[in-house]
Amino acid sequence: EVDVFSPQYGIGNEELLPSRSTSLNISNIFYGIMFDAGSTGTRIHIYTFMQKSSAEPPHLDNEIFESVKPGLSAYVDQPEQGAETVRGLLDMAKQTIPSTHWSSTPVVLKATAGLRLLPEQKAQALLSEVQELFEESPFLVPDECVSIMNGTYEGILAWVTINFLTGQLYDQNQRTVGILDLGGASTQITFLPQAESTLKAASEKYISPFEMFNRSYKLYTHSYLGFGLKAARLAILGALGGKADESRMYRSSCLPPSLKAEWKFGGINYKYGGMAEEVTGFQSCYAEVLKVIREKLDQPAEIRSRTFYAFSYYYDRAVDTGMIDGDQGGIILVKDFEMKANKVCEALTETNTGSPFLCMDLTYITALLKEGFGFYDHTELQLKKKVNNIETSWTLGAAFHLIQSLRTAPE
Ligand SMILES: O=c1[nH]cnc2c1ncn2[C@@H]1O[C@H](COP(=O)(O)OP(=O)(O)O)[C@@H](O)[C@H]1O
Ligand SMILES: [Ca+2]
Repeated sequence: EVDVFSPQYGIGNEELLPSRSTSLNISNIFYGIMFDAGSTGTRIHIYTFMQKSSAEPPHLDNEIFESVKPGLSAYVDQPEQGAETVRGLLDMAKQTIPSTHWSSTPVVLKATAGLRLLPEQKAQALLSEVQELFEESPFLVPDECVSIMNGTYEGILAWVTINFLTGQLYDQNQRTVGILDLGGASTQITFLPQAESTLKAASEKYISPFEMFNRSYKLYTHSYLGFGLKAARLAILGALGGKADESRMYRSSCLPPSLKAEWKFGGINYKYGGMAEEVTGFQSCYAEVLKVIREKLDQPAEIRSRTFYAFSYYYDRAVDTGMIDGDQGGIILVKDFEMKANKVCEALTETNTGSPFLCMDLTYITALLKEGFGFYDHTELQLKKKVNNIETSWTLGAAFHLIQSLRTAPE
């Protein structure tokens, strides 16, 4: 559990800032509920904050986290059923937040790439059902409490989360870190440029002015829809874009030669399988993957000299293949992903891992980092699922942003 008084939390502690408040201040506890409607699952994050004085940013005390699968987008034609999955998680909030605080606790759901990819009407039907559910709940329902978040915010808010948790947002000598988020349907890269040339070279679309805790930032953030790990599988198989064909067999040299299977994504059943043994393996797989990546991504040179935290599927696949510890995370090099991809892909014809996409996923991650973003083989990545026991997710940044907007909103 998070220690409220540990130095890495809270803003008014001696280690991070000169202490302005005294220990006599009465702590003021409040809560925030943030739902992440991701493409592969829906998650609730219940945050407990403490406001020690109005001059300071709130102090994060604790997070309660729960998730369900599949994500809302899997209920594309059953919006009521989709909302039921949210209801189950919301009941948890009632059990954990004292009833005296319900009416002052905001509840918000933000959907990401799964819903961005659905036809607008279908996505709206799902969101309306959730909105109704929130309005019937005893919690505070802000304006636009249920929405599809754009990729720019997703990147910015994840950057806020990681830099808050690593203590960078209120450190005097700010040394912020960049973030790499690899979801099911989209992926984000975000960092605070230090070189003027980065700001000059980047398209204006990817430079976002942003304010947090009384500081202003100009972040570089770029979200790529369709480049999440699961969307990439479809792209590599040639099944993304155009009309989905449920009768066709999609084949790839990244899959076990004998494989014949079906996979449901975004409400559609895809049949897929491997190729002949001679054409299976890392070399041919890498070539296939490059076709969907090459020249599709922006490569700001500065990223090669900056520290990046990588989470979500970067983390999951590294754990699945024993590259890092599942609890602690760890530091790896970009080339470690390549070595692992090579090993897994070369063994495709011999072993049946029960995880047929592993070769494809690792090869995609390798190509995305090297050929996509332009990282070096020897670039180090910090892989984390949690920092100080809090999930590495855009949701905490979103909760801070929400609190800030509720406080400055005109009555
Ligand atoms: O709270 C979290 N902490 C850490 N990882 C998370 C959290 N929520 C989701 N993830 C990771 O995000 C990935 C799934 O992406 P998601 O379903 O959010 O797709 P999307 O971002 O493209 O909509 C998985 O690797 C999952 O482990
Ligand atoms: Ca996500």
